Amino acid sequence: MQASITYRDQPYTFDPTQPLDISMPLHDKQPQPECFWAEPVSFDVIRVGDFVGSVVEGGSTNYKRVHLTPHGNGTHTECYGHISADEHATIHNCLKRFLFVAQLITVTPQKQENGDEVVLLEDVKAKLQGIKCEALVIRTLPNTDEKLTRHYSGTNPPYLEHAIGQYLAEKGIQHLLLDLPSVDRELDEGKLLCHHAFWQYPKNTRCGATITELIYVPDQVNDGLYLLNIQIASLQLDASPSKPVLYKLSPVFPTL
Ligand SMILES: N[C@@H](CC(=O)c1ccccc1NC=O)C(=O)O
Repeated sequence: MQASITYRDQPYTFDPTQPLDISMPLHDKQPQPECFWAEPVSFDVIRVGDFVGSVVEGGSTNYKRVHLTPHGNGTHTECYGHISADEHATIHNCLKRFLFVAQLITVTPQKQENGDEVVLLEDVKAKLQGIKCEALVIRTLPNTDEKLTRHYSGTNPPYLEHAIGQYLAEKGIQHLLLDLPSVDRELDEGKLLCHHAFWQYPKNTRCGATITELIYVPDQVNDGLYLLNIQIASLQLDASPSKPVLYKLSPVFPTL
């Protein structure tokens, strides 16, 4: 199957039957990623009177409650409501488009004098030279499937140099996705400098901009240009578990 889009006067084709899922599955009682001291995801069987919401236990249907912390369990997408007191700043209100042209890049965080591992602006800039896109997907190295189960809490995970937030805002990139728990340092006295710079909050807030954290981009997916579909639950909350999916974009050149 082939579909086409035109972005900045350039036609591209993509195959809707070939999605590249860059979200992490959420399990109950199985190894899974965790950050910011979140409890593990759990699914509880709902019991009301004689009813049991588990077919395994003899019930007619599965009917379970999910215990989940969006910022701490798996892939999630957040809006500026993460750092604002405005109760209307929810992911449901802020994210109104779901398809974007995205560039996937791969970078290695660099060890700093204080021991922190930081993705540097110069490395991101070098990879985005001459590229125009609506969304940026950052894969960090090393990229092992250990990212699917890693417990980050208290480990001071890698993060982004906060100037990257300003650079992406100036470049007009609306959506930032990365495979780390946060764009900012785990403990930073509540400064969240990269979050503030990316959203230009509070002076010139980019209300439609989002940050998606804890994605996982398998090695088989090459750096390049993709159509990105971000799917969320319509939560009136600053963040939602999410499912970002990529489709490879192939430029169509006129035949002479
Ligand atoms: N670094 C912040 C904490 C923080 O960023 C945070 C805390 C709980 C849940 C998510 C957080 N940040 C996610 O990007 C601080 O030290 O206050």
